[in-house]
Amino acid sequence: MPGSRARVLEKAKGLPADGLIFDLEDAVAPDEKAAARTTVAEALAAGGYGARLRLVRVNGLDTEWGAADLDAAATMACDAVLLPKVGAPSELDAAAARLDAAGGEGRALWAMIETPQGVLNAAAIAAHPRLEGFVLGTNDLLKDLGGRATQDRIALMPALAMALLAARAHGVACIGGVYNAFRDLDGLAQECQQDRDMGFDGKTLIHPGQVEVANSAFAPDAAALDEARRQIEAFDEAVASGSGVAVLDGKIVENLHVETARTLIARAEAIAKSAAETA
Ligand SMILES: CC(C)(COP(=O)(O)OP(=O)(O)OC[C@H]1O[C@@H](n2cnc3c(N)ncnc32)[C@H](O)[C@@H]1OP(=O)(O)O)[C@@H](O)C(=O)NCCC(=O)NCCSC(=O)C[C@H](O)C(=O)O
Ligand SMILES: [Mg+2]
Repeated sequence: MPGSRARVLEKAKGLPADGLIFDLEDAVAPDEKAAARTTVAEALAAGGYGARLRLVRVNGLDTEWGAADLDAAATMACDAVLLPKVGAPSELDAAAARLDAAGGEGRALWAMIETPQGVLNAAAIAAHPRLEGFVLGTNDLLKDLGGRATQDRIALMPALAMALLAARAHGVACIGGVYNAFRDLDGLAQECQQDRDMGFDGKTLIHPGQVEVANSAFAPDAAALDEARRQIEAFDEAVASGSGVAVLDGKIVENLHVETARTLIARAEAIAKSAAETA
């Protein structure tokens, strides 16, 4: 959400999104940067965002706005600060030090992975002790790669996979990039499906009209939940009869499949809980 648009920040209180990004960076024009800082701080202080994760995206410390953004974000009522165009863990050290000095001691960080350097250093960035999640910046990535925006996103695939591998290796969240054609819901659905199939935890969105499509793509469907429950049942029965492997619908079920099934059920329960809390 552009941090400069108070109406949009208000609107978000009624959206079934799991997280919100209060943007001070690219969605805000240069002459609105200072005012946006105040608008975001006031909106967060007023509250009303329920259980939604609140991230404030600041400008980079290498810009004229970055230091003031971090100083302001240090005491905002948010859950974490999202740093743009992160290229190396040293940038997280610098941001963390600035936040700590401004009263935001220990504040969690998220990183936009959206430059070739960030992708190549993704594992070291993910390992940073303050880092809790990645957001893929596919527009900036495509720009830096010199690639073309095709529906299969072939130009982006190596970067998406590397960011995801790094996030998984270090146990941090990994959220897919935005879909720019915000009125094209079929295109969005295809891209959400691709992100979901790859393993991303969710999708960043730019317009309220996109939320429902993303929620239905990332929420486990009824058939998958049914299969997960039956896999657990079949495996428990197999273990009770002394076997380490069950067979369900002609496919083997081992303890690793049970782990995946339990994760799926936990995800569905978390979504239901979050939906109840954000309703
Ligand atoms: C794309 C938009 C400029 C469209 O805005 P608008 O013309 O206002 O759209 P609508 O009239 O259809 O809006 C309908 C209602 O929804 C509210 N609204 C609009 N956008 C949002 C939003 N993002 N969050 C919450 N609510 C929103 C409007 O207020 C209308 O409500 P109402 O007032 O009740 O009528 C606009 O959607 C927009 O600016 N989107 C966000 C753009 C953005 O954030 N860009 C930066 C992030 S993407 C990025 O940075 C990429 C990344 O870094 C990379 O490299 O890839
Ligand atoms: Mg970007």
